[in-house]
Amino acid sequence: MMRISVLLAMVLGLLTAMLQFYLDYKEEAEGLDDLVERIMEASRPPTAKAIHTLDHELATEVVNGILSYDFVQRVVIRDEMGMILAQGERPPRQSNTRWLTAQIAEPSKNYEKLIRFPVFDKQSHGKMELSVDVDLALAGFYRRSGLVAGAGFLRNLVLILLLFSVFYQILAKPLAKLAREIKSINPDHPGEKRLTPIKFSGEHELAQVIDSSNSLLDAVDLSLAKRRAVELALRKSEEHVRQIIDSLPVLVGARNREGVYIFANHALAKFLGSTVEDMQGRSVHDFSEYYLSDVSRVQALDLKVIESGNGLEVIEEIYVINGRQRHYLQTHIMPLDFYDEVVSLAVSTDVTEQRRAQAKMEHMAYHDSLTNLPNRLHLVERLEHELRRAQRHHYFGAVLFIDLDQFKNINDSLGHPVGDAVLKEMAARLLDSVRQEDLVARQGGDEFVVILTVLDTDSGTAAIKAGEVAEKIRQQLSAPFYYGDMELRVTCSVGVVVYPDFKSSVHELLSFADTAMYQVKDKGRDAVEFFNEDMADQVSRQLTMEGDLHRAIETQQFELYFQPKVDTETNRIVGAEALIRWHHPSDGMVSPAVFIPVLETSGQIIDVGNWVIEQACVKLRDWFDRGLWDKDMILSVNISPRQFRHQGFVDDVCQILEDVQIPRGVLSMEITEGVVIQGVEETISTMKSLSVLGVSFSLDDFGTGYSSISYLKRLPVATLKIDQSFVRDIPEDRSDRVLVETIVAMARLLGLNVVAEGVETREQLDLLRQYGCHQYQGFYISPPVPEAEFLKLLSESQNRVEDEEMNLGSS
Ligand SMILES: Nc1nc2c(ncn2[C@@H]2O[C@@H]3COP(=O)(O)O[C@H]4[C@@H](O)[C@H](n5cnc6c(=O)[nH]c(N)nc65)O[C@@H]4COP(=O)(O)O[C@H]3[C@H]2O)c(=O)[nH]1
Repeated sequence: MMRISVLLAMVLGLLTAMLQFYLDYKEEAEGLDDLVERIMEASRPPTAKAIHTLDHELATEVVNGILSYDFVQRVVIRDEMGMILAQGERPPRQSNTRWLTAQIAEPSKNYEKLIRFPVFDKQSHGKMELSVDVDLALAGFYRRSGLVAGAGFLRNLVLILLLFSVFYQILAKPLAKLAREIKSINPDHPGEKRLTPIKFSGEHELAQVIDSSNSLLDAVDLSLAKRRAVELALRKSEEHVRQIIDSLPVLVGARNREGVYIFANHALAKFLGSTVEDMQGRSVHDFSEYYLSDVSRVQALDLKVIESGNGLEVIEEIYVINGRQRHYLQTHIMPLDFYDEVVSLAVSTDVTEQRRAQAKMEHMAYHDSLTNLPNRLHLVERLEHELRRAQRHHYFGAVLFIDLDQFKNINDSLGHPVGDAVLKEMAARLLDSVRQEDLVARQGGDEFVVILTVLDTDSGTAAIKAGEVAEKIRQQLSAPFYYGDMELRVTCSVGVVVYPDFKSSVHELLSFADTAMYQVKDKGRDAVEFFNEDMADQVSRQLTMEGDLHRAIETQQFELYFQPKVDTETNRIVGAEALIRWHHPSDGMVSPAVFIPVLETSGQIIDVGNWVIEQACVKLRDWFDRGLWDKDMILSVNISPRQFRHQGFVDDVCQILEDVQIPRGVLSMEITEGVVIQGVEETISTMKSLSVLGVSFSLDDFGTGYSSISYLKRLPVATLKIDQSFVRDIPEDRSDRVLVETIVAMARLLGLNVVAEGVETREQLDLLRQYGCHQYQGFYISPPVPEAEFLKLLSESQNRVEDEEMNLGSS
């Protein structure tokens, strides 16, 4: 830069010098012409006289005079005739500027002048010729120009050097230093080092540049610091999110449209036998060995979600871990904006445990836990199916009702383990005695039922065959059985009924076989009996009861008893179950277990059931008015299947609730699982209609029927009641303990309240408490009692609680 400036200044100086030279030369050349003209003019009079008088001497004097000018090279004076009068010439002189003159002008320049003079009356003239050596004529000019040029060059040189040093000190040196300092600035920390301010005053442009640059560096440094702080905060928040996602028990993974994992949480990585770091960048195909379903389906679903921008509802995926363990995942896939692309975010919950529990429950629902034989529910369903099949294909089968004789004695005298072993053995012998297509079920306790399918197309022959099988069974069961060293002999009573008889339902058939079996018992056990006319009489007795029940409704022989429900933790009465009682005019108190089935079969249950609901509401209203009942206490009533399925049921309840105004949520209805499976959709719809009216629901006798989790989830039930048959044996029977514990755990998982019924001992209560059961009822606290007695129990419980609270308050 500096060099260019100096060179430029030199060239400019040269150019101006040359211009000056040129202008001076022009002026000099013009001056020469004037000078020659003036010399010739001055020489004209003597020259004219010399020509006129032809005076050679005078002419020669004039010539010599002119030649005294050293730049005049030659002078000639001619007369009127053109003859040379005088002439003179100077020998050429050496000059070192002649080359220059040759470049800019002619080497010599000629002038001539007419010299006029009068001759008598005329004018005559001679001529003077002059030749000038231009180089000599310009010698003075050259000298002056040389001086001027030399002085100019020197001046310029001094000026340039001066400027150069000033420029270098003021600008170039600080600029070079500035450049070095700028180069040494750390781009990550521009504020770390500042540019050194220069010594000149603040007005100096460079000083201003440095000041501004330092301010800029500070600003950039500040903004970088802010950015770093934001980045740090972002990284921290990302880390937090990551930690949260990693700590979730759900499996979280994000895949791009190529099926490559761009993110996986700890749970997912662990599940797929990998690590969070390793998962990144690996394709879903790398884990294909884990998928039981098609991997490309997973990718197709991902793509669908990414392209549509809509999430997918929960889908089920099945994985196989360690080559054999099946895992069920419920996965929700949704689109996610991940930096600059949309990816598919899959969130999965491992529901394997629930699935297993459900499968176990479903198996338990259909099977007896001790013998693993189908239970009563399974039996009823199968018998219904067999009945229809037999009617359609016109053949006969038989139902055998088998009861072990005096089994209770074995249990009582030898203990439950022996009793259980006997039951298992009998179950195995029964299975051995029948064909594969027949069914052996445990009805409960020591009762078994066998369905002999497709015996014959003739009812008589079918009966004979059924008799033969029944006899074979009787003999097989009575064969000796060894328990350790102990030899046991168990006989059985078998009741047989042939189906179909086109009139009887499954339940009737079972009760016919049951009746026949009781006939055997009455006659002395260990035999086979067919259902016959006499037994039909027994059925007719049932009809008599129907008549009695009819009158019972009219003459108000029914009464409601109440059994308290108690909070397992606080021991406080938190509700009650209303149970009907029948005061028969001649037979005294009849158990509902006897007359409710009759009311069911006859259809009278509708009226009696409505009476129960109304009475319960009337009592509730009264207790509220008397301040005996709180809004968080619940009174439950039993609803029988036929009553629940009755067309006008919801309207009836609605009417009662309108007539007897009670607060919402204090009335609950207990329905059995039998109600549910007879029509799930209708059941849900009825329950929902009643829920709107503020009525809640309990599932009664839970565990004895089809306890499907899938139904449970859909049903608007608030409470599960564990059947007393399970509660009874929990202190002794391990399988009942497991069952009760499972039911409580499952109910809690589903957010349901659990009530155990039939609690008779402290031991049972302690176990239930341990399992986390919420409430219980049973003889341990009180049997069902008349209203007055129940209210006494209630007030005692409330007083106890108040006392406890007071004690707590005072301590
Ligand atoms: N061994 C023992 N038993 C206990 C214990 N605690 C309560 N119980 C009895 O267990 C039964 C419980 O009622 P549930 O299972 O609904 O069984 C009831 C229910 O299904 C039906 N029932 C009773 N009242 C009504 C009613 O108003 N309507 C309908 N539809 N059915 C009713 O009759 C069944 C029998 O009723 P109850 O004879 O009152 O028998 C009651 C009750 O007295 C205990 O600690 N040990």
